[in-house]
Amino acid sequence: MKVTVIQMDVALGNPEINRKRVSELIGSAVSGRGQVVVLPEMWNTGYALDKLDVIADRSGEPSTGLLQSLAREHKVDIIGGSVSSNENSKFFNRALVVNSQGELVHTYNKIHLFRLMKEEQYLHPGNRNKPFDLAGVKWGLIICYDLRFPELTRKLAVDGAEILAVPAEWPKVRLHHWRSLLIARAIENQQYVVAVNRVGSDGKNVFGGHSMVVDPLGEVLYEAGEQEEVFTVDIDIGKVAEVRQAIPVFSDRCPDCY
Ligand SMILES: O=C(O)CCC(=O)C(=O)O
Repeated sequence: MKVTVIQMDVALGNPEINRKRVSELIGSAVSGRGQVVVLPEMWNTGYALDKLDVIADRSGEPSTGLLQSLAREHKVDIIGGSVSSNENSKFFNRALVVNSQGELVHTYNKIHLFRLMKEEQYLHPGNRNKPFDLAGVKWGLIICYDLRFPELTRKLAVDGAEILAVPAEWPKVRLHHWRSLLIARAIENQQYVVAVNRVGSDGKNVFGGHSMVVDPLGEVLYEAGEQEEVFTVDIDIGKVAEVRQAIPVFSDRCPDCY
């Protein structure tokens, strides 16, 4: 399976520019190559949280419709990172996943809201997260700060996830945590990790890029720099079962003992 990561800048508070950019990037980078494409966190608005009542999606639109038509047009599955979405005046940081037939196959509202960027003052947290099927593979998806809560990723792996997608707007100042935690989640759960960070700045934070794909042994298969970049990595999903058989962490764990 080929996974294409779109590491992009996000125009603060300007969903029109961001939708245009996402359309261009998906169109030019992946047209006709039959891949899973992954976008970063909050790519429609960035962290313009005080303007969400005007600029956020309403019930996932127009972002869902846009991703559905791009998926159909380019015949790609899209893990559409996350968008700010207004549900009856409650705002969520919501992940959207559409398959190549244009069907919305998964949504997830970010559970752990990040106080350092005031998310908890503007957004409502999600309260559930389950794996989903895409391109014949079982995926888990967490958003940015969720990465610091290993019990969430472990539960997704126990429930069957073989690959973890991590859309993010992770500040450059904590890149060391980003890299270390992504590699740790891959090693401890013996799964691929596909992590997509944005680049650029929103005036308050500089975002670090370094999107990466990590294999189930914790080897970094590709790591981007700190500029916009689109890259594709070949994933051998059979390696998940191989590693889980070689080091049987999932049979040896003892949740009742701790
Ligand atoms: O945990 C971190 O250091 C970054 C988290 C973050 O930026 C977010 O969740 O948006």
